[in-house]
Amino acid sequence: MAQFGDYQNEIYAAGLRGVLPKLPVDAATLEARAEAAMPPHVLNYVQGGCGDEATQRRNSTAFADWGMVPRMMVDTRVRDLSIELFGLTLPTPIFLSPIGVTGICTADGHGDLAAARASAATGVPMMVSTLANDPLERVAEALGDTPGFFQLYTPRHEGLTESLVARAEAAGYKGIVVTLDTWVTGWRPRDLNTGNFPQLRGAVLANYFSDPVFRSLLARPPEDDPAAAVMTWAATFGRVLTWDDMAWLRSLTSLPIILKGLCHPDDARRAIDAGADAIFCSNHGGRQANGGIAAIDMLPDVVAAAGDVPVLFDSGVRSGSDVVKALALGARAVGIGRPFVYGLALDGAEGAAHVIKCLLAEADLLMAVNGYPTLADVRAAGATRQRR
Ligand SMILES: Cc1cc2nc3c(=O)[nH]c(=O)nc-3n(C[C@H](O)[C@H](O)[C@H](O)COP(=O)(O)O)c2cc1C
Ligand SMILES: O=C(O)C(=O)c1ccccc1
Repeated sequence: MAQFGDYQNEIYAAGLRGVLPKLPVDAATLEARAEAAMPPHVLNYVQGGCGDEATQRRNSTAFADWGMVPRMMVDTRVRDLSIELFGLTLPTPIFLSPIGVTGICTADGHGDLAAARASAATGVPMMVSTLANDPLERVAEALGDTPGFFQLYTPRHEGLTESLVARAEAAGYKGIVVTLDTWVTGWRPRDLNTGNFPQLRGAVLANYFSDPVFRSLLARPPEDDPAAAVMTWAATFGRVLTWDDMAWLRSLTSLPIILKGLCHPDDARRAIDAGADAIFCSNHGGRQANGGIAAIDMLPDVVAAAGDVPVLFDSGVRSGSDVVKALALGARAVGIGRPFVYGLALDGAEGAAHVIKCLLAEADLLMAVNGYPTLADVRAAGATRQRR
């Protein structure tokens, strides 16, 4: 039976033939490669974060404060990494987090389709951002049978929100991820110092420009007057959501609703009371607010508050052992952000798929060595806080 860890054998076997992996297998070397190769404005947008990026750094380094204890004399020849989510059986416990500029991360400007192809090739679901260079319908086609989730940036215009959600439903997405922490952009010195905000340059707005309701707000079509269309986008972008809006959001769709950006246990409880189907514990990779606690350190309390409701997690995941630690701390599934974007920028769909395969191989081999044949064993083993 094929196991995710077999990717390691493939790499060593290729090495015997003198063929090295096209991209590095670890996040740090991969990021260094991306730094050398990506256009500076795209690199800065992807790599950068809020303020002096202390929270962003802490997101990844905090994983070192958690440790796992191996168990021996357990038969782990076969590992099962599959999960159940909203009635779906997914082959792995990871997914691609929504990234609003995947579209401009490949030279052809179709990075969203390339990411979707990587998702389809690996069976790892993709969360598709509202901010994309290709309309959500085309991305859904590229996903094929692999589940996609539509990430909603809730516009101020209710009719536009309804239209985006209806389009996502019609295109076959399996859930709506409502991002709560980004109605306004956090203070990002790298982008500010270079005066660069891709959306205002007209990038990644295909879901708006293709939307009948958005088009009805314009005096002239985006094809004839792109600058005015961008200004209308900026004016309609970010609705401030409060708990009072949950009933309205719930009324828009029968798909599962996942609330992204919840880090406080009281917010998790409130979300569940208001009808959310899953909690997505994330601090947006430290891009929105600086000065915050590392996301992984907030996960255990959110999991405890959520009870049986699934908790998804991202922010700072850089390795297979980070994935396993987040699962040990109670996440149902773990989102991959910047690392897959670097793979995509360096080698398109294949590069992104390579990053995914490396993360899964490392997670799988860790489970093999540590005596955890299933994710239930990972969860039961847990992770413990340790001193540095
Ligand atoms: C370049 C970039 C664009 C992003 N765009 C979105 C987005 O459109 N919607 C969203 O909900 N989150 C967005 N995020 C946040 C990610 O979904 C995820 O929470 C974050 O990348 C996790 O942090 P990490 O990449 O450091 O692990 C973006 C992140 C990056 C790096
Ligand atoms: O770059 C981001 O993290 C992001 O998701 C975003 C999207 C729109 C406005 C501001 C930030």
